[in-house]
Formats: sequence, structure tokens, C-alpha cells
Amino acid sequence: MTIPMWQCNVLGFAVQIKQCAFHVRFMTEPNAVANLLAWCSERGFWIDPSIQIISGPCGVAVVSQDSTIPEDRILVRIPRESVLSVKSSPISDLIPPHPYGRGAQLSLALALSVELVIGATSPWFLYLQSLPRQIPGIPLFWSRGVENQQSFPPNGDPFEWLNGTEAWKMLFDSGDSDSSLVSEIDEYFHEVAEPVYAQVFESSPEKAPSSPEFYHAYSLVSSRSFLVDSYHGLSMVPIADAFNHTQENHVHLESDFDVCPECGSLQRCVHDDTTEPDPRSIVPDDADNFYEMVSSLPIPPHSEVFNTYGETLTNAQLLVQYGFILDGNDNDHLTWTFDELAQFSEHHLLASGSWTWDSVGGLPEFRDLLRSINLRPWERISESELVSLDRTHQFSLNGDATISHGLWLFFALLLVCLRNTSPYHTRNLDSLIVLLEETLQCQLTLESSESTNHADDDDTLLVPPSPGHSDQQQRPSPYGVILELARLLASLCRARSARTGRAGVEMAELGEILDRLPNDMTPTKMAISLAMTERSLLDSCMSAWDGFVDGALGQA
Ligand SMILES: C[S@@+](CC[C@H](N)C(=O)[O-])C[C@H]1O[C@@H](n2cnc3c(N)ncnc32)[C@H](O)[C@@H]1O
Repeated sequence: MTIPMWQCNVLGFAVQIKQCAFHVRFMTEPNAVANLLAWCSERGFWIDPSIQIISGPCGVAVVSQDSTIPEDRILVRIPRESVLSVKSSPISDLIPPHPYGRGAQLSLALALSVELVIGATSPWFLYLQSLPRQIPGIPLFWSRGVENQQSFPPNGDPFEWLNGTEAWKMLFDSGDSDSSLVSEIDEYFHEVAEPVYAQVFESSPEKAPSSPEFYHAYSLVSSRSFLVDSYHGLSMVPIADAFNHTQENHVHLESDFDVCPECGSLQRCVHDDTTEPDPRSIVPDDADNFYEMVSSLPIPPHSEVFNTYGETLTNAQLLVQYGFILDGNDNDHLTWTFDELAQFSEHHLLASGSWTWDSVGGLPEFRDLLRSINLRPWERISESELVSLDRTHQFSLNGDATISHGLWLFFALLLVCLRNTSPYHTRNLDSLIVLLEETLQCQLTLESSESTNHADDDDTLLVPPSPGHSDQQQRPSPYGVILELARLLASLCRARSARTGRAGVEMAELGEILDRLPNDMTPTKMAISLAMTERSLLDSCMSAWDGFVDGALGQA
């Protein structure tokens, strides 16, 4: 896919702005940028003349002027008191504070929603005027605020395509709790925001933000807030939020996080416990009053200047939180929860024989056993072409279509326990580890003999156990375990691929539908693109394990 370029003119130079694969287009009015800059200058912001804030194809953007910007240069100074946070909000006393997480986002959305509806009387009016007027394209609100939400054109319902993807899981499966993200926001709106609005707009209740207005505020918070320090917490930070995202950023926000949580002071203050030695200085420094955007590497002239919203963000995360995706994202991966794997195992293994979790000592016990086994060093597993060591995502498939060692261990342990007729072995951690190591060794041997196309003479693990020996009769054969494990992994991927996107649509068709969609149907395009990426990873993984089984049977 080619990356579209958008060209603008800055002081007579053509600046190429790289666009993401897909995003919801909105143009900020050029005079909104001029008003924003005038507002900033009145409030003591400083913007280095080597950069310029412009109106771009997806809202405002920042571009460099005609010289290379060196590393470590302060490009923007933002007065601390100019940020909009729960603390700086005029209705601060009415908002229940939350230090971080979803609670912090909802509290800030409440503060912001009030500033947005009071218009020119807000101290942040001209800043707020420069922000997207529509709900930014985050999937949470794709169907909300849109009239006639049922009348999507053929192939145009983005949720149908998003079905089963990682983005879908983030939006609608909130772990063990019954509530989804949308219902959490609705609940906050009714239980917390509306009573606050009733007090603030007591004399003019018609001005109180409606639920679409609250969603608008929430999506602005989701897509552009920063955690600045222990006083303001999550905040709307003018100008810092004008930078678009890439993985390898040009700039970053610098702030001293450890300020007084009561008054925001960086110096010693009346809230300090005088008996404790205080790390904060007593000497005021002008620089302390500002947050700074600083260059992280040299920035070429006449190019867009990017921040990063997170170096490890996947396209699913970018879509859910910011409403856009990148054209190819190395961070993309798929995940499973323990419960999903347990359900899959019940379904697949029950069909082929009678067992219950009691056969492996019970489901909670199996979970604990897996946890302790997973903590052991499994470095050898990275010798495999099909499995990688991944301590971050326990049950996952990465962008190279290799599974995490945690996922491998789940099925290897389950099969080793199930195939083991010795009650002693199923309960003894050390002996289980020996069996798992043998299974791993068997897989590595098979992989290497498949790649060289012949089995070594001493590949004894590939040979089924001899019937005469009583201990061996009770021990599972590593070869049998690894074959079943490979088949299960291929089925796991096949099943997930089949329920990713719209059921029954083949991969080739997805590409054709994507190409035929009109340009303005961006949420649908983003959803199809995510589904295609995930399906292709699942299909590659499935073929790899199917191929492994064929190769192993050929070796036997
Ligand atoms: C913090 S704002 C960045 C500045 C933004 N362009 C604006 O209008 O103010 C984040 C929003 O910018 C857009 N954005 C950021 N990086 C992008 C990228 N690489 N491609 C497309 N849109 C992007 C998305 O709409 C996102 O929700």
C-alpha cells in the first residue's frame, strides 16, 4: 500500500506530510490556528521559530522550517497554568478526582465538556476552538451521534468487520467484568456528570452538555490528553497536542512529575512535612513554570515534526484510543486470555475423548501450575522458528506469526498432564518440567530435521515408547504430545480467523471490498484493514503448524 502524501506550503516551501494509512479527515480552519497562536502568545507560550503549527489533513500538524533542528532543542514552552485539568477547572470542587486510568479520563472529560459548552466565557475558548468539532473517529462512538445509524450502505458497517479483532476485544470485552467501555462511559455520564451539570447549570439547564457532547469531550480526552505531573495529572495541553504520531518520534514532552500534589509547587511549600528532608529545591527557577517539548533527534527541514503516543502501540490500540491506524505496524499482535484458551480446549479436547478439568487436577490448579511453570527460564524455546520468548504478552501471536512461549506452554502442559496416566507425574512440578523439556526438545529436533530433510539416527525422542517398560507406558510420548499440540494450535488460529471480520468472507474478497469502498468510508476501511492484518497473521501461523505436522509425519 502506498503512503499518501499531503502537501502544504510553508513560507513558500512545499512540505510533504506523510499520512497514516487511514484516519478520519477533518480540516482545522486556518483562522482557528491563527486564533490559537494569538491565545498562546497572550498566555506566555514560547514556540521556537524553527517550527510552525499549520492546518493539516487531519487537524493541526507541526512542520519544520528551512533548517535542520538539532537534537535536544527546546521547541515549545508551555506555561503550567495554561493546561486544562480537573485541578485547573473552575468546577474542580465538584469533580471526583481520579489519579489515572479510565477514571481520570472521565473526570477530565467532565471538566472539558463544561468548558466546551460555555463558549467564549471559557478561559480556554480559542484553544478549544482549534480542536475537532465532530466526535473524533474513535470506534467507541462510530455509530453514536450519527443520525440513521442503522442505514449503513452495503459493506459499510464498520463493526461487522471489526468483529473478533483485538480492537473489538478492547471495546467490548472488559475482562472478567460484565460492563463494556461504552456502558462504563454511559454510567459515568448518568451517575456523576449529570448531577454535576445540574449544579453548574442550575439557572440555565438547557445549556448542560448532552450525552453526545460528553462523548465528544471524552473522545478529545482519549485522543489528545497527557499525564503531566502529580498536581494536574491527566490534562489537555495546548500545542503539545498539535503533534501527530509516529513510532520513531522527533519530540517528547518534558515535565517534572514530582510537584506538590496540593498546590503544584516545584519548590518547598506550606504543604510539605517540615520534619522530612525535602527533595524539592527552595530556589525558584523560571523554567519550573513550563512544560517543554524537546527534540529527541535531528529533524530535517521542511518536514512534519512528530511525537509518539507510545512506541509499542499496536494498530488496534491506535484505532481504539486515537481513531487512526498506521500503514503497517510492527507492534501488531493478537492475544488470548486464559479463559478463552480454557474454553477452546474444552471444546476441542472434549470432542475427541472424555475428560474434565478434574483430569488435570482442576481448572484453578491448572492455572496456578501454568503460572509457576511459565516463570521458569524457557530461553531454549527461542531456538524454535515457530515459538518466541515473550514475557509481555503471555498468550499471543506476534507480527512474525510466531506464538509466545506462554501459549505453547499452555497446550504442552495440558497435553502432558492429560496423556500422563501416572497420578504422581501430574502433581509433581519437577517431573512435569522434565516432560515439557522433552517435548520442547522433540519439537526442536523435528524442526531442524524438517529443515535439513532427514532425521538424525539418535533422535530417540521421535520414537514412540517401547511397550515393555512400565514407567514409559505411563509417560506421554513427546512425539505424540507435539503432534497434538501442533494440530491444536493450527485449529486455534483457524477458529479465530473464521470469526474475524464478517463471517464467510474470504481473505481475497476482503481486499477487493476494501479497494471498492469510497474514500470517505474511513471507519469501515480501518476495520477491514485491521481484520485483514489479523487474519493474515492467523493464516500464516496456521499454515506453519499444519506444515510442521506434515513434516513430522513424514519423519516418523
Ligand atoms: C493529539 S492530536 C494530534 C494533532 C491533530 N492532528 C490535531 O488535529 O490537533 C491526535 C489526533 O491526530 C490525528 N493523528 C495523529 N497522528 C496521526 C497520524 N499519524 N495519522 C493520522 N492521523 C493522526 C488523529 O485524529 C488523532 O486522534
